[in-house]
Amino acid sequence: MSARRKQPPRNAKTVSATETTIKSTMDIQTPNDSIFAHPLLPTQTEAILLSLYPATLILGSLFTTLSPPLSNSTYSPTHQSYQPAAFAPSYFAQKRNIFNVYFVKLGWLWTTFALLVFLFTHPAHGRPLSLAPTAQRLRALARWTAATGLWYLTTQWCFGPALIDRSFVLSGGACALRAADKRGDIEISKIKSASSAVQCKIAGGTWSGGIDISGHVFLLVLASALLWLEVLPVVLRARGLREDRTVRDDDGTVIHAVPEGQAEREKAEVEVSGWGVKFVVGVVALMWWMLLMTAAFFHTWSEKLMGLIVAFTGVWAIYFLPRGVPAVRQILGMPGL
Ligand SMILES: CCCCCCCC/C=C\CCCCCCCC(=O)SCCNC(=O)CCNC(=O)[C@H](O)C(C)(C)COP(=O)(O)O
Ligand SMILES: Nc1ncnc2c1ncn2[C@@H]1O[C@H](COP(=O)(O)O)[C@@H](OP(=O)(O)O)[C@H]1O
Repeated sequence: MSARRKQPPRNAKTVSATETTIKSTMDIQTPNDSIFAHPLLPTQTEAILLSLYPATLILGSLFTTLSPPLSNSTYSPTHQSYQPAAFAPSYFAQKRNIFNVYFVKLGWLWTTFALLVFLFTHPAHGRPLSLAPTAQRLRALARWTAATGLWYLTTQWCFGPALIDRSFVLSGGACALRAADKRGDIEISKIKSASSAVQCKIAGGTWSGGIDISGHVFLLVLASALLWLEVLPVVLRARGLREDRTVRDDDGTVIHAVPEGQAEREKAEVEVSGWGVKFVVGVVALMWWMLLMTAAFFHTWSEKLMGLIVAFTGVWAIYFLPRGVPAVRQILGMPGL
């Protein structure tokens, strides 16, 4: 990384390869008063983009709260959707809408695919279309692994039921017999022993009574933030804009850095790599739209807020903690460096 500073004098500080395993030279930066200069906090641009998430949840929730009833269909907390579904207030208020079934429900697959396309087509990570395991690609894959672990533990499996299912039971929820099935041939023992929403659905019960953290909000926020936080530094730099990210060095100094010669390289190759970035932007845009639809038509306020908080905690641990803690930075690195 080349030495660049916001202000003279030129007093470049070399961060050793062992500290970052990315050969780098960083400038000493006088820490300024702005909270955006704190290594553990987002930069101004990042803060604006992150604030779109709570704003989207508020906008979607207000839309449903304030708009007059749009149809004969009403929201059923038991079904977690508008019933009858055929009269739902919007196509996007139906669980079977095509974007839900093939995009959000396969959201991690789309995220993984979009990230791989970006990593292997953009020159910031190595020669486009070569499969060379460069340091930049390996570190991005380390961040993806951490995010995938969090997604998996939260929504799929956590040494038994996923965290979402565990918190649902801890908050008083359980698999209950549906009123209509009281006399049916439903296996009551299977319902009683169901410890996850999926098991409960298969057993024919209703997963009710607890706080059901929104898996959609969690996945859409974590996945879209992962994608744009990977792309943002690279795109800003290719357009000649300044990176403001700061990091804390081993000795506690707050510094910031720009990779050497990459801006020029990226400008030269931006045409080749442009479609990789565009694909990521398309996936992130659709994720934002689906987040708005989830906010408008599904879940309670608290369930959406909890989904946001869990996702933000993960984003902070993977993208902001490494800036302030060199040992974590050594493993996860930072996008664009
Ligand atoms: C750092 C800690 C490590 C801990 C290790 C934990 C164990 C992890 C082990 C293995 C994980 C391997 C996973 C690899 C996957 C890689 C490729 C893919 O992405 S395939 C996944 C395709 N599936 C999806 O995209 C599903 C996404 N959908 C959902 O998660 C849910 O449907 C939902 C949360 C969106 C909604 O939930 P629902 O209950 O309402 O349907
Ligand atoms: N934007 C959206 N479009 C369609 N369905 C959505 C949705 N957001 C949430 N849902 C549905 O609402 C239920 C709760 O979602 P979650 O807890 O993941 O946020 C899920 O139902 P199913 O599990 O019956 O598919 C999910 O499919």
